[in-house]
Amino acid sequence: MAHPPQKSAPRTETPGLPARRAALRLLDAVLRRGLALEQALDSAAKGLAPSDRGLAHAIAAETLRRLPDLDALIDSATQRPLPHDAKARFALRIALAQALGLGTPHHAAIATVLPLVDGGPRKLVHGVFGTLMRRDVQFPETPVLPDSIIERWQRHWGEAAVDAAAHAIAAPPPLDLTLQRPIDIEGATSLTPNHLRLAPGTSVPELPGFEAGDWWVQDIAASIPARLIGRGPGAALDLCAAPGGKSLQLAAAGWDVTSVDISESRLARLRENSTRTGLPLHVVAADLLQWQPQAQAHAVLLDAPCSATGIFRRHPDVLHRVRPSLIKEMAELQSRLLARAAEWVRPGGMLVFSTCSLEPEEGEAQLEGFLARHNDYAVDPIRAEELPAGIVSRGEGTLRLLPGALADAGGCDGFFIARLKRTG
Ligand SMILES: C[S@@+](CC[C@H](N)C(=O)[O-])C[C@H]1O[C@@H](n2cnc3c(N)ncnc32)[C@H](O)[C@@H]1O
Repeated sequence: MAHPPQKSAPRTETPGLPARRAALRLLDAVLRRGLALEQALDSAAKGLAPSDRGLAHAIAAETLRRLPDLDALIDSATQRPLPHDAKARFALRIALAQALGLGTPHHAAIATVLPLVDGGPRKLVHGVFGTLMRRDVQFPETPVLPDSIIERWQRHWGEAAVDAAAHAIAAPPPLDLTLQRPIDIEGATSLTPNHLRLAPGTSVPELPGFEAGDWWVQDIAASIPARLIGRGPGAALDLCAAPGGKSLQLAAAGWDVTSVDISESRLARLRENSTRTGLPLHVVAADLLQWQPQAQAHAVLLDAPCSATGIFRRHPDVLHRVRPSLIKEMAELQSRLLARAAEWVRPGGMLVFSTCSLEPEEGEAQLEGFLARHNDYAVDPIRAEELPAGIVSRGEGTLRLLPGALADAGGCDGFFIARLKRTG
């Protein structure tokens, strides 16, 4: 008698596997395609529950923070080095980042990555992981930075800055809030007026004053450019404004703010922030290389797009994907944006230029080029009393925030900031 065709039993997926698959896609996007982690997240984690999306992001971020350490461990346990783009290396990086960095039990860390190499070198991955766990390996206390970063930052800023950068990625950064109104939050410290600092990992929506819009999240370094503009009234242009921390500061300081940005999705967050805080902004979605304001403004802030290497603590992908070609491309865009912004400042008014970059091409060299082309502008030196205690401007009155700044208080992002006055 003929048997009816057998239906194969549905394959049950290893629990936790979707998050690891998404982590693998994220790492591939950053390391092979040069995308930013946040930019790759929606597509890599498509269809995942929010908790799995969060886990995929945490695994990928931990892997990127510790990549040279992970690779050194893997290489110490293989006879022939695995190619850098081999799937087995990616699977091992993900398993080890979880076991050593995120506290995932060893059996779960390996069980959830083996299916990533199905039909491939499962035995090798299992063997290398097992060898390392038997050796009871740990991450070094201070992470090792990628060679290209060590070379570049040592050349520009010296050894102390490189050491400070390595220390800075060992632990998650604190949470900084910029205050619209005074508020007490338990456990918070204040490093400058209208600022509170909370422990890393603090849950933002659960903090008092969130719904009421009493504050917004903003690293203390990122709050300095708008602080330098001082109080209104008057017209202020915030160029490259989204998601809007600096626009909110300017509106809170009494300026009539026009916020311009090219990104609709980032402007949606700016609008939400404006609604939540009740701080009014005129919002314009436009490419600043095309757009023109109707009138010149007293204050113009250009927080220009950049390589973002100054925010490596929160976005460790920049340590691996920012190459000299990207820095050059960003520096060229900044020059074009600065040239346009310069036209929109009233004589006697001010232009603040900032980038969250640790590359001099996007800071010191940018300013030097601008001043050589604009003899109607001069640096308006930043004064000590305008800055949080412990931060000092440089001789010529600009600000260069390197890794190591405010280290005893939990550190801050890397930035370049210059305030210019239009003299003619
Ligand atoms: C460093 S972020 C700005 C952060 C913002 N100032 C804040 O404090 O929240 C740079 C911004 O430049 C915007 N941008 C890049 N190219 C632009 C262009 N050609 N015109 C307008 N905005 C642009 C990006 O969309 C991004 O939001």
